[in-house]
Amino acid sequence: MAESSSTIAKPKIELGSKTVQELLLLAKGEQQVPEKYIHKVGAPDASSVQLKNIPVIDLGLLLTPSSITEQQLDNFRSALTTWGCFQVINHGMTPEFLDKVREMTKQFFALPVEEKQKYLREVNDIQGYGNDTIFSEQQTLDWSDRLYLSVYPEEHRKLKFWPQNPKSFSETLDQYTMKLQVVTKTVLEAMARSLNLDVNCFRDLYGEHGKMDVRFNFYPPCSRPDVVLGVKPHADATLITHVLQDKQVEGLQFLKDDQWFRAPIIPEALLINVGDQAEMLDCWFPCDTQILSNGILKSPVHRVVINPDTERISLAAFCMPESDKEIEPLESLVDESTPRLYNKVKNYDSIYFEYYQQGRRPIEASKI
Ligand SMILES: O=C(O)CCC(=O)C(=O)O
Ligand SMILES: [Fe+2]
Repeated sequence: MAESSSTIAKPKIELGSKTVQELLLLAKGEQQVPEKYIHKVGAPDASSVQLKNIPVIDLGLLLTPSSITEQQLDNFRSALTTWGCFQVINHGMTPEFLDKVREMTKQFFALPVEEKQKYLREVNDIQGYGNDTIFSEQQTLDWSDRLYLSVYPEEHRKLKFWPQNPKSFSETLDQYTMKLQVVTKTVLEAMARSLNLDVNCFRDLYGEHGKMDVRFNFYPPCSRPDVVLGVKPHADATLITHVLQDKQVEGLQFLKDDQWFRAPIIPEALLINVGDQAEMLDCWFPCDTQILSNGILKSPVHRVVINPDTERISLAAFCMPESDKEIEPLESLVDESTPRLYNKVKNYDSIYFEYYQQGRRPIEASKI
């Protein structure tokens, strides 16, 4: 999920709580999981969750619309409308480069506690290293540590939180996110084209100065994967999110037709999921085949489960509209038979995080 770097609501209770890695060091092998991480309702029960092959999309094909076949376009449309997520291959980054990004993520979290603490998130800031922001005593905490950085627009960067160790961290992150900007624009254009919309409608919202934040996630193993979650069920506050998954360890699960399924690992792919801001946008667009009140694009609910023996990393890159852009329907497309479903929203990500911690979907708050 994307958190807002500038406008986040002030947490009532902050910091003071240890990262999961620190807790584990202090516990010295003791198996007891602290109470505040235990889900009494909605525990993962991950044992029977099936693996499902979510659609794989060749970005090279989307880049050359003239040569794309109707079947390939259908495949993409179905990924957007029935799944809300897909794995992108042929995105212009080599497997070696993706491995380098994964490796530096692992190296950062493997640093000694004191070294990582140099980048510690400050009170009421979202950027930096730490664990879940704590909003209330009742909150069940995520079994994960993270490093959250704003990357675009560049003036949002707080370089004091960009690790100096490993040495190539900043340069590699810069290269990775620059390449992701290109992927983002291609995907946003292709999304519009596949839905027969103005090709620039999503891209213009992202704008020249589209906002991209990244979150490096680290999920330590836990002896009780049946009661903890790495990330609680949520949909992202974004237009789209790119997830670079761990190459070996699964954990990401999506809810589809009321059932959880495991997202497979494709080491050379980026997993992309549609965020709430795209779902809100599209719900007003007319479509021959669907009742509009259901929206066309899906922003899928997902969660992360924990492995009992092995740590897992991931890197999520959240692409959001420029902060001053209002998300609203194209007026010309709203009429009596296709009424508005959501209010206009602006800076959606700023309300998002508090809802997340309460286990609520912020998109519901925007409904008319
Ligand atoms: O760890 C993952 O695979 C996904 C993380 C995620 O959903 C998020 O950071 O919003
Ligand atoms: Fe997410």
